[in-house]
Amino acid sequence: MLNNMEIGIDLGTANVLVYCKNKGIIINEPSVVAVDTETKKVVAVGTDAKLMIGKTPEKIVAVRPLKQGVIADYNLTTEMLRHFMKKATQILGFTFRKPNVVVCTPSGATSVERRAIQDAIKNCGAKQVFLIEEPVAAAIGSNLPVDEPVANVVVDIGGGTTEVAIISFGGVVTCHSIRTGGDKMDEDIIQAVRKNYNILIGDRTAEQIKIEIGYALIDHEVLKMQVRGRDLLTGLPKTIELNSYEIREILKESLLQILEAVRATLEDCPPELSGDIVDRGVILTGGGALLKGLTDWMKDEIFVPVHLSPNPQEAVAIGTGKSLSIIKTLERIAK
Ligand SMILES: Nc1ncnc2c1ncn2[C@@H]1O[C@H](COP(=O)(O)OP(=O)(O)OP(=O)(O)O)[C@@H](O)[C@H]1O
Repeated sequence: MLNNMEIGIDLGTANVLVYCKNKGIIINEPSVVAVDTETKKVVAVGTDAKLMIGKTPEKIVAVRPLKQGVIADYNLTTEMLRHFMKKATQILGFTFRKPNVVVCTPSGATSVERRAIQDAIKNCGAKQVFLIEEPVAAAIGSNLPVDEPVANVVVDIGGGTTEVAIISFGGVVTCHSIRTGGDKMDEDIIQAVRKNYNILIGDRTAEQIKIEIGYALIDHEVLKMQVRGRDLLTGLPKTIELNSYEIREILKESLLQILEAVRATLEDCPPELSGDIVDRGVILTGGGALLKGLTDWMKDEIFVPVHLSPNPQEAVAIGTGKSLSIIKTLERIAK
């Protein structure tokens, strides 16, 4: 049985979440580490480090150790994990007893990296460490009956990747993973604002634009937003107004890539499970699932019901934490 000595970690490209049964999500912070380039020391992790992005003296750089669903910097990833493990054990008061940990690693992590993450967490004071695949965790966290022989379709739109999977009887039947997610949308917004207005905006501003006035490819009442950046011609700060129609156009390419991955996965579905999908539909999870109009747009494109997970951004972490209680029935959990 799961008890509060067992925690789940969603090691995401954009955010790290730690879940503990009875307590819920105890940590939800950006996957960012600030490093002093002179001393090579880590000076801040998570929220504190993200606040430093683009605002620090040159010798302090804010780094995202995971990019596009893969570990870009292994040492910083383990430093970050160590920090969050320490914080979690402090919050939960596990001073003497070691917790069991289930961790959801990025889809693109190699077996060597997975093993390394396992070792790093063990070195941080875990008793046992289990790994779980992201779509399976997302499905469990969205309350889908993953251990029954029915098709559960999950579309997890994260920062670095989008994973589309059909899960049945505790295992992944078919899965497509693409390196398109929220980060790509932010990058496309930065490039388009630069090209169309000669204004340079930062990552955080691009993300705010996407969240506030970003829309999937559907009709809607126009939204407007004042945005500040640096004029590339004069070098001076400048404010411009952007609207949701132009942002919708910028997001189009990423959205069509996500749709393509969904279609490809549904096409791979064994015929016996196809009927389930018509009835039960598809669940959207991950922070990217919160894009305005996404559920309706996808419904119109794939002609099956599309639902938003009850906790899109937390589903993977919740599923990771809860998976220990059904660990024996999940074939895909590997020690
Ligand atoms: N309301 C919103 N509208 C659109 N996008 C959003 C919204 N809220 C968050 N996001 C985006 O969701 C992404 C982060 O999602 P999530 O936390 O699920 O990623 P992750 O699990 O860390 O990434 P990955 O699964 O690639 O490892 C970011 O790109 C963020 O900008």
